[in-house]
Amino acid sequence: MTKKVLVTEKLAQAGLDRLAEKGLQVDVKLKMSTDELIEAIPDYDALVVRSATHVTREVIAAASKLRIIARAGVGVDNVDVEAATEAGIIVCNAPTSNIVSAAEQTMCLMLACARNTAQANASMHAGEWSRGKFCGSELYEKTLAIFGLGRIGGLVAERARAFGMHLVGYDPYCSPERAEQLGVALYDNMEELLPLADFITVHLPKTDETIGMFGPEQYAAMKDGVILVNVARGGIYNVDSLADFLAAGKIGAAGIDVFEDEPCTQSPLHEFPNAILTPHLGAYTYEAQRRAGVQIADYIAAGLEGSVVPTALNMAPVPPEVMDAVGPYVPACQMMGSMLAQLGGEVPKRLSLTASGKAAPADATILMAGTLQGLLSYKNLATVVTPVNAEAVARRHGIRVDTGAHASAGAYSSSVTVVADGREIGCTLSGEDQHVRLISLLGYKVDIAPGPQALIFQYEDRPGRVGTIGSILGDAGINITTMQIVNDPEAGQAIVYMNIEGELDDSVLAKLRENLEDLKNLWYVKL
Ligand SMILES: NC(=O)C1=CN([C@@H]2O[C@H](COP(=O)(O)OP(=O)(O)OC[C@H]3O[C@@H](n4cnc5c(N)ncnc54)[C@H](O)[C@@H]3O)[C@@H](O)[C@H]2O)C=CC1
Ligand SMILES: O=C(O)CCC(=O)C(=O)O
Repeated sequence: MTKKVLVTEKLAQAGLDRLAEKGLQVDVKLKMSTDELIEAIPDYDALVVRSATHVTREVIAAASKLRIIARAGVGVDNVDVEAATEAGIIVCNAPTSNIVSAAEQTMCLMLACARNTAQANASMHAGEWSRGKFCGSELYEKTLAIFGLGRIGGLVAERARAFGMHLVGYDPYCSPERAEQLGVALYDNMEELLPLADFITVHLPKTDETIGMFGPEQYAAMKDGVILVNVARGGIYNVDSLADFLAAGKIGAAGIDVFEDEPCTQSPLHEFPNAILTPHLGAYTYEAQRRAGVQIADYIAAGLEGSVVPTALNMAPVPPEVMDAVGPYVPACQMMGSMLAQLGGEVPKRLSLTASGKAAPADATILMAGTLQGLLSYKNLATVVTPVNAEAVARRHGIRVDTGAHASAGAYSSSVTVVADGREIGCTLSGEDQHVRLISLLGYKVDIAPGPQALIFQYEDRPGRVGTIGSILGDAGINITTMQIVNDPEAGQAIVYMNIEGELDDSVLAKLRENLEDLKNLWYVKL
């Protein structure tokens, strides 16, 4: 069935096109209220948001099919990542898509504040030619304090260096080596740094630590006439007291792109001409929008296929070379999980997975998640099992899971074997298309490409059995497309695996059971 993606905020056309190219149905519904989102979300497999949609715990609770939430940008403070993780929903972003745009917007606001650009423009539009009141200051040889030396802070440092600025910074999580590379003198407490700066810019995530990080005490400690910029998140500067310090002339100007409550049409800053305000434009460039759209479209497709999403925030990153080796095994593991569910009765107490050969360096969490997904979905016990919640789901269902690796896969270049309470299935991938082939089944060596429907017989090996099966199926209009018989002479047992076509009903299964003496097991498996 076609997977559905809900896009609740404006996404670049290139991103929408990419989602469609991936065979996904895309519905763009802008400006939804939280209630409308809660009503709509059960229909969707993926959700794309930017910063305005609040993906709350309530939204996530209603999202019964949702596998992935993609933030077309950097900050995910509008998504309840903890609730998503508990629900097995991948949360990812496009962390490098808009960082250049955000860094350039920072430089733009610094320059606009330093040179009174917005005020001069307004004066010109009012028909004036007034120069005296718009005398500005240079960035050259001024000190810029950067709070947060991550991706955007780093790009701002590079750009500010080109302007000949002296750089100081505060970021307790930044290594001295990185600071040195960026040409930033790193301080380990902000009090020491505040009096040094002519300009201050913040490039911090919105967290409990950073909200309200700048208030009256910090403003008072700053240099007279300091220029403040915020292209990160509203609330990092306390805006009420910022307005007081602007009014007093202690703060020379402020360039503010982000607000605590957006959209923001009124704030204590709105009355100050030297507060240069922009409506969250940091990432709003054609280039960044395009990058964010295309990147998250690729991540959504990967997440919905069960592959690893490189920018997932709630699962361990998997290096691309490991992903190349194991990614194609994810659907194979889902298939094996589903088959194990159909071969066994109860949910297994123990599930072991071994990746061998080239699949051995795998992050087995991905493969185990795929297996659990197949197993539990078949039993209708969980629709959403991803690497994000695989272990938690297994624990919840009382399944002990373990994974192992073997350097050699014997005759194959790679293989994965799964054992559920003693029932074992192994598979490999073959050919350029990486088709799944079963290589072991319940202890028998097989070599078969599983189709959508199969009959598996286990019985005492005696002549004439296959003839009986063939005529019962033939009478019922069931076509056998491939078949393999493997016997175990020591045990006197044989296993027969048949891919079949046609509608098989219970009466045919009953007839097979009646007519095959010493039948140990007969399974009708749908994959
Ligand atoms: N205005 C806009 O349109 C945009 C805004 N943003 C915002 O910019 C923020 C920064 O983005 P990136 O640089 O890509 O993030 P990043 O994760 O690369 O960097 C954040 C830095 O902040 C540091 N940090 C965290 N807590 C801190 C604390 N309490 N004190 C000092 N440093 C701390 C981290 O160590 C890290 O180096 C994002 O979280 C996002 O909210 C991002 C893109 C566009
Ligand atoms: O999507 C947007 O325009 C907001 C960008 C932003 O704030 C972010 O990426 O964190």
